[in-house]
Amino acid sequence: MAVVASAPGKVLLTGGYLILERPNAGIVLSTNARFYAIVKPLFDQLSPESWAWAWSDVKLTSPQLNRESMYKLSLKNLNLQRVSSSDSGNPFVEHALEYAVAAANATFDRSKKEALNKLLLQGLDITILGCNDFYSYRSQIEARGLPLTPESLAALAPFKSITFNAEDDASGQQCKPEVAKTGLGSSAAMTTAVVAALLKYLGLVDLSSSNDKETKDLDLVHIIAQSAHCIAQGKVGSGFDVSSAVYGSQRYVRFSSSVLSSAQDAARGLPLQEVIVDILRGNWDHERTKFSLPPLMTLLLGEPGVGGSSTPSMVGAVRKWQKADPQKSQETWRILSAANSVLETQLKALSQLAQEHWIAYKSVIDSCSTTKNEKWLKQAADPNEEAVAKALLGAREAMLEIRKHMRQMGEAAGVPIEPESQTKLLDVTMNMEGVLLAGVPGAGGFDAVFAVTLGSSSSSNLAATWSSLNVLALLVREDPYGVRLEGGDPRSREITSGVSTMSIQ
Ligand SMILES: Nc1ncnc2c1ncn2[C@@H]1O[C@H](COP(=O)(O)OP(=O)(O)OP(=O)(O)O)[C@@H](O)[C@H]1O
Ligand SMILES: C[C@@](O)(CCOP(=O)(O)O)CC(=O)O
Repeated sequence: MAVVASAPGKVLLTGGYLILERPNAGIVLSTNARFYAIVKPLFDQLSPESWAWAWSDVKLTSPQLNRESMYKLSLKNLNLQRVSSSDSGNPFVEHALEYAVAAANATFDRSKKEALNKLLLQGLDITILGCNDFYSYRSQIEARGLPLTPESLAALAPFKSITFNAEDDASGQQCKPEVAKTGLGSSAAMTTAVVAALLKYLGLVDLSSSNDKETKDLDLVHIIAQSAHCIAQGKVGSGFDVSSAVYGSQRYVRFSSSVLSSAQDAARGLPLQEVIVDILRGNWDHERTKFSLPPLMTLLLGEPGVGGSSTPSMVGAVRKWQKADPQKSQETWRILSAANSVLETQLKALSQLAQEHWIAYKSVIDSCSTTKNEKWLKQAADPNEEAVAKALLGAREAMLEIRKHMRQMGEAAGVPIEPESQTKLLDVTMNMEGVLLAGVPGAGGFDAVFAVTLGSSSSSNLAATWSSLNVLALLVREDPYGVRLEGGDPRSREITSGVSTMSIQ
C-alpha cells in the first residue's frame, strides 16, 4: 500500500542571517506550496530467493526533472549505493532514506526488525513531486507571450517540468542555483516529505491523529529530516526551513549545531548505526512557538526576475564580513535584532486586538485596505481603532528599519541582500494602498519578494501593479500547517478535481 506525505515551503519574514546564531529568533510562515513523497513497494511479492538477499532495491523517480535512479540499500550497514541513474543523484532523498531506515532499525525490537527486513526486501519505490510554486515559470510565460499574472500561473499543468538555470549566465550574475526556483525551500520540504512518508511506511510513526503521540511523531520526523538535510547540504544552517516544513508557521530559535557533530563524523566514515543513536538521543534545543499572521492579512510573493539566488554564497560573505569588522557587524546585528522583535511584537499585538476588539480591528483593516498609510491613523474613530492603526504603523516602521540595515549589511559584506532593483520594487509596494509590509525573505537577493496586504481587495490590486512593473505575483499564500499524510497521489487528485479550465502543457 502506498503512503503519501506532504510538507510545505516557507517564507522567512524576519531573522535572515541573525537566526543562524542562538538565541536570535526568526518568524517563518509556511505556505500552501507543498512537496509530496509517495512511497510504495517496488515488487508486489517477495521473491522466493529474497531471504538470501543482503540488500533492498530502491527506485527514485523525479518526474519533473525527468530523472530516475536505481539504488541498492545494504541491509547490513544501511548504506545506499547508486547502481544506475540518469543524473548525479539526489543527496537530500538519499540521506533521508538512509537516516529513516537507520532510525527504524535502531528503534525496533527483534520481531519488528524481522518485519522491517521483509518490507525492505519488497523494495522501495519513491516518487517526489513539488508544487509549481517552488519553481520559476516566468520564462515559459514570457516565451508564450502570456501576461505576467497569477492567472497565467494557474493555467499551468500541475507538477510541470522544471527549468534549469543556464550554467553560464549571460548577465554575468553570480549565485544562481541549479534549478530556477522561487526561494520557498524546496530541499527542506522535499526532505521532510520523504522522511515522513518513509517513517510512516516503515511503521515508526503514525501521523494520522492529533494528540501527544502526534507531537512525538513530528519530533521524530523533525530530527531525522533536519539531520539528513544538513548532511546532504554539507553545512549546518539554522534549520528554520525544515522546522516549518514539519510544524508549520512559527517563531523559531535554532538548535545548537553540536547535536549534529556525530552525523558530521558519519560523513567522514563513522557507521550510521552509531550516528543514528546519537541523533535520536541528542539534545535538540531549538525553540518553536506558535505564530501566524493576524486575521484579514494576506501574504503575497512577487517574482521580479528568473532563477533566484543561492543562499550559501551569501551566508559565506556575511560571515567573512563579521570576522573582518566585528564592531560594525555587531552593531548592525544589534539594531536588526531589536527591529525584528518590534515587528514580532506589533504583529502579536494586532492578533490580540483582533481577538479582543474584533469590530474595531475589522473596521480599521477595511478602511486601511483602500488607503495609503499616511491616512491610517487619521481614520481611527475611537481608542481601540487608534490602537490598531498604531500597531499597523509600528509594524511598518520596524519593517523599514529591518530593510535599511539588511541593505547596509549587504553593502558591507559585498552581496546583494536587498539589491537596488528590489529596493525600488519594495518602496513602490510599501507605498501602495492597503499594503502593510514588503521585504526580501530569508537571505534576500533575487528570490521572490514578499508583501503583506490588508483586507480583501488589496492583494488583487497589488498583483495588478506588480504585473505592470514586470513582476509576477505568485499563487502562494500563508498556510500554517506542517507535514501531513495525504489520501493519495496528488496527480490523480488534480485530474479528478479538474483544476484548471485550460492547461499549458
Ligand atoms: N522536484 C524535484 N525533484 C528532485 N529534486 C529536486 C526537485 N526540486 C528541487 N530539487 C532539488 O532540491 C535542491 C534545491 O535545493 P536548494 O537548497 O538549492 O534550494 P531551496 O531548498 O529551494 O533553497 P531556498 O531556501 O533558497 O529556496 C536542488 O538540488 C534540486 O535539484
Ligand atoms: C541566511 C539564512 O539565515 C536564511 C536563508 O533563508 P532563505 O533560504 O533565503 O529563505 C540562512 C539560514 O537560516 O539557514
